[in-house]
Amino acid sequence: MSEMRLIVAGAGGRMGRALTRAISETKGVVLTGALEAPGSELLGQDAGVLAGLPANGVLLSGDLWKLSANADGILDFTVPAATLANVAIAAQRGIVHVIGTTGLSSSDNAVIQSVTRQAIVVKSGNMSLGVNLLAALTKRVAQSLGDNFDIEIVEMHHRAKIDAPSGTALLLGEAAAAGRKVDLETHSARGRDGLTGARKTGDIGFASLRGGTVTGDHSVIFAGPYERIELSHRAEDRMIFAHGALKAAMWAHGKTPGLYSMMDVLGLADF
Ligand SMILES: NC(=O)C1=CN([C@@H]2O[C@H](COP(=O)(O)OP(=O)(O)OC[C@H]3O[C@@H](n4cnc5c(N)ncnc54)[C@H](OP(=O)(O)O)[C@@H]3O)[C@@H](O)[C@H]2O)C=CC1
Ligand SMILES: O=C(O)C1=N[C@H](C(=O)O)C[C@H](O)C1
Repeated sequence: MSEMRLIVAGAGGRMGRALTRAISETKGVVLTGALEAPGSELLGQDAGVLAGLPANGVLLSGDLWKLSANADGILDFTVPAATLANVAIAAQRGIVHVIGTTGLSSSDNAVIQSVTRQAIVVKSGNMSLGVNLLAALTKRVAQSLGDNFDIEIVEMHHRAKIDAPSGTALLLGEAAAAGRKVDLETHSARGRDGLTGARKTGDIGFASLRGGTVTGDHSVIFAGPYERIELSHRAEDRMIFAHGALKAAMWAHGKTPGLYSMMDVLGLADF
């Protein structure tokens, strides 16, 4: 079978550069395009050089319509506005769209959901094996414990991260809510400050820390009467997300249109 031709969106960013490196070391995929924001000062630069590799002749472009004429998929770790623009083009072209971008609003998610009648989308707030396994474990533990165990989700990321709570924290919150068979939107406590009153039974709490160069730390704490269970994951290198995104792209290639998650890719959906 021929190699899967991939575009990296946000090719000048932290994840974009990691994705370019991951593609260069993975059999069965090839970098065919590198997308950056129209007007970015990086346009025209070589994607390989930006990623710390030898030049590969793929120059950063701001035109996804043009790039996608010769591609099978796009790996998108950018910002919500860019991802929404990209999903429409990917759907029209019928190519796989792997979405790692976080900070998407409910209306952004509704737009993405609406195009998946014709688009093949794999979307996850975290593409690593470890975090998806943590989500499966979180669901199981939440199922087993009553709501006399309070669930709190704590995350820490590097100082440049622009959204909170992290996509991963929300993914873990969804897993806990699914375990308890409740709706996360109506059972969340976010951004406590000041005279908050006592904790509400059944809420799932979120706390976000930012600083330094932390790649991504997440803990789910089940705090009960006189005992506490903590499940944690520490990401040590962005390459875990990049390799997960490649796995997702290759898994989705040839699938029927729909919205898939990393749990589907990893076979953890029924865990
Ligand atoms: N799901 C997962 O496993 C993971 C998800 N993420 C998420 O991925 C996203 C990116 O993270 P990170 O790489 O650290 O962020 P960066 O800010 O380093 O990278 C984002 C890149 O996207 C570019 N960009 C902005 N607008 C457009 C556009 N219209 N078209 C193409 N590119 C554009 C930015 O350019 P400019 O700087 O010029 O604006 C920048 O180069 C975040 O939402 C993060 O939370 C991160 C890691 C793992
Ligand atoms: O912005 C990041 O860096 C990360 N973002 C994702 C998130 O919001 O959870 C995944 C990972 O933790 C790194």
